[in-house]
Amino acid sequence: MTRAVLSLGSNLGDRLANLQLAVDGFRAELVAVSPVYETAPWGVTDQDDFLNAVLVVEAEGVDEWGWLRRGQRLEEESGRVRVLRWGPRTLDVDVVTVDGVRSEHPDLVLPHPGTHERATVLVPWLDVEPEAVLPGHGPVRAVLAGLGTEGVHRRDDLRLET
Ligand SMILES: Nc1ncnc2c1ncn2[C@@H]1O[C@H](COP(=O)(O)OP(=O)(O)OP(=O)(O)O)[C@@H](O)[C@H]1O
Ligand SMILES: Nc1nc2c(c(=O)[nH]1)N=C(CO)CN2
Repeated sequence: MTRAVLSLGSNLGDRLANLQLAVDGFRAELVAVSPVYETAPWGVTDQDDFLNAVLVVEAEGVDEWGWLRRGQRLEEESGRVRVLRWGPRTLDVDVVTVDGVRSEHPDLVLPHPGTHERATVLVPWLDVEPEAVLPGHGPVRAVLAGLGTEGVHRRDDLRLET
């Protein structure tokens, strides 16, 4: 059994529907779905706000590459076209962690390298795993305390159906 933490993001098209597509795609493996957050863009800041959420998924016989491929298939299903690094996208599925796996492979770096500096991932992750630990960085709660939560707004009016 492997357990993965996946980060979802969308700032193009029907953002909530795009996140829902990912939830539906992982329906059989879902352990937890975070609330939805509306977040100011980081990286390329001259683009629309994102919706972000985090999923915890678990399955027998799916390794870290399996979770990556599953996420990429859903990105394609959402109509995603890769144009610009950190640019607008219908759906982004990042593999944040898979159990304690560490990987330096460029196609699958684990834990996901940006995680410790992204409140857009850490805030929803804490909602679903309050005791989460980010390998190499320590308790998520502590990492987030050093980072702050500016620009990350919970949208209780937007709900993902499970
Ligand atoms: N942990 C990971 N999760 C998802 N993709 C990863 C991971 N590690 C490496 N990659 C690789 O990153 C590439 C996808 O990059 P993408 O265009 O989604 O980057 P980005 O979302 O713009 O930036 P970032 O990766 O910093 O969030 C893919 O080729 C994928 O193989
Ligand atoms: N707020 C926010 N900003 C982003 C995001 C994201 O998911 N949320 N994803 C990006 C590309 O990976 C670039 N910038």
